[in-house]
This record gives sequence, structure tokens and C-alpha cells, in this order.
Amino acid sequence: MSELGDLLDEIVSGVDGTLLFSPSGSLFERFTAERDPIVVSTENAVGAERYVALPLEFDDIRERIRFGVEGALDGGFVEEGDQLACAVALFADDIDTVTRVRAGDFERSGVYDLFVNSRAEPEVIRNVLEVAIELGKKGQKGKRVGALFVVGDAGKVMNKSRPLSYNPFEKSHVHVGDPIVDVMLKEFSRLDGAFVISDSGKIVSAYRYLEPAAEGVDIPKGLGARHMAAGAVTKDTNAVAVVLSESDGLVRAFSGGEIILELDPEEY
Ligand SMILES: Nc1ncnc2c1ncn2[C@@H]1O[C@H](COP(=O)(O)OP(=O)(O)OP(=O)(O)O)[C@@H](O)[C@H]1O
Ligand SMILES: [Mn+2]
Repeated sequence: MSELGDLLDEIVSGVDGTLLFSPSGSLFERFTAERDPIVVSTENAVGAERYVALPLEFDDIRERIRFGVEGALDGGFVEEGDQLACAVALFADDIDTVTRVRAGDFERSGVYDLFVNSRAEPEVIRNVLEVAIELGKKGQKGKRVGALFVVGDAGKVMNKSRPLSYNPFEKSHVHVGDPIVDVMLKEFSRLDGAFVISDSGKIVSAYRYLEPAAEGVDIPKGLGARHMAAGAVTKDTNAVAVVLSESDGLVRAFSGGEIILELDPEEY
């Protein structure tokens, strides 16, 4: 037992900071006295002063930790090269894992930029991802569906696209995240084309056929026109795109012409 204790001591000895991922209130209290931990979670339920907002509970723990560390760097809570202890819940609901990382050692993931440095508000991107994940889980009336959401830089996206049908959102002022909109988005996703969403989350249009310049867009073989259009529009404009694939059921996010994130809705 003491060997194990020694090993754990080594892992956390001399760290410059502690990141607690979604800690319970009591765990957080235990830490605040001496360690001044940084909390990383989807909601700041414990009211931490040093807090990094997770846009979603990444199922991939590496992705989650990476996002937390990038957020802590960006927030000025830690510095490049700092040794950090990260405490996360890997299998249980409570924290069951401690790992040590060096801030800045990762390649930048792109996921952080996708949420934090996009034109659209992080909350808007998160809401769109949630709709896509939910749609992927349930399908539409039991049938698998695909969908394409283009988020941000809507004026330019509209200029690079044309309508396939009347726009049901023409005179409406609805935003992603409104409960009614989730229902509408799911309903309209049965039909062709893309949804265009503004930086602030307003649904600008459904049924848009995207015609962006596609030179230099390189997406994996096997993905079709929907994914190509998503990649291309994010290269040709400052939008990001979220695609639910009808054929493989995965949700992918694109930025700058590249796939930044790939999620299996079944895991959320
Ligand atoms: N340029 C485009 N703009 C908007 N929507 C498009 C565009 N190209 C294709 N789509 C939409 O994507 C749908 C599926 O096309 P396709 O099968 O070629 O794409 P895919 O990348 O294989 O996607 P999936 O994995 O969902 O099949 C089309 O029916 C159409 O609704
Ligand atoms: Mn296809």
C-alpha cells in the first residue's frame, strides 16, 4: 500500500496547480483551503473563482483535460510549462482519477478555438452541437437523418448559397436554444440543404444550398457532398459548421476547412 501511496505522491509532488473536473461541492470545499483549485465543468455549480467553462462533457477524457488546460492558460490561471494535477471522473460519477500534465505540452486541439475563438458565441455553438447530437440519437420518427448547420458569419454564408425552398424562418426572430426552435430544427432537418445561423444564434434560414469555393478543401474519402460543403463553407467564410451524417451517424464540427471534432451521439 505504501508503494502505491508513494507513487501517487510522486505524481502530484511539486505541481504548480490543480484542476478539478466537475467536482462535487464537498470535494471543492476540501481543496479551497490550501490549493486554490481551478474548476473545469459545464456549469460553475460550486461557485469557483477560477473557472473554465466546458462547452460539453467531452466523452474523451484527453479532450476534456486538454480543453481544461487550454482554458486555464487562456484565463491566465496557469502558465506555459506549469505542472498541473488534473482530477477527473473517468468511470465513476465522483472523481476517481488523477493525472499530471504540463501546460502547453499538447498540440493545440482546435476544439478550444472552435468554441472560444469562433465568430459565433460559444453558447450558440454548444446549442447547435446539442441539437445535432440529440437528432443523431433519436433520428426523426425512428429514421436516421442527416443535417448541416452553418454557424456564424451569416451574411457571407447567405451570399455563398441559394434557397432550395421557401425559408420558414424568413420573418421569425427565433434563436437556437429556445425550446420551440429545437423542435423546428429537428422537423425541418428532414428536408434538403443547410441551416444558416447567425453569430448570436438567430436562425437566418433553412433549406440553403451552399456554393462555396471548394479549392484546397481536403476532407476524408468516403464523406460526401454534405461534408464537402461544410468543409468548404468554413474555409470560404468565418463560419463553423456542424454536420450530422445520415450514413455513419456521427456528428462532425468543421472550422477553417478542417474537421475539428468528431462525436458519436450514442456516447452522449
Ligand atoms: N452543397 C450543399 N449544400 C447544402 N446541402 C447539401 C449540399 N450538398 C449536399 N447537401 C445535403 O446533403 C445531403 C446528403 O448528400 P450526400 O449523401 O452527398 O452527403 P454526405 O456527405 O454523404 O452526407 P451523409 O453522410 O449524411 O450521407 C443531400 O441530400 C443534401 O440535402
Ligand atoms: Mn451520403
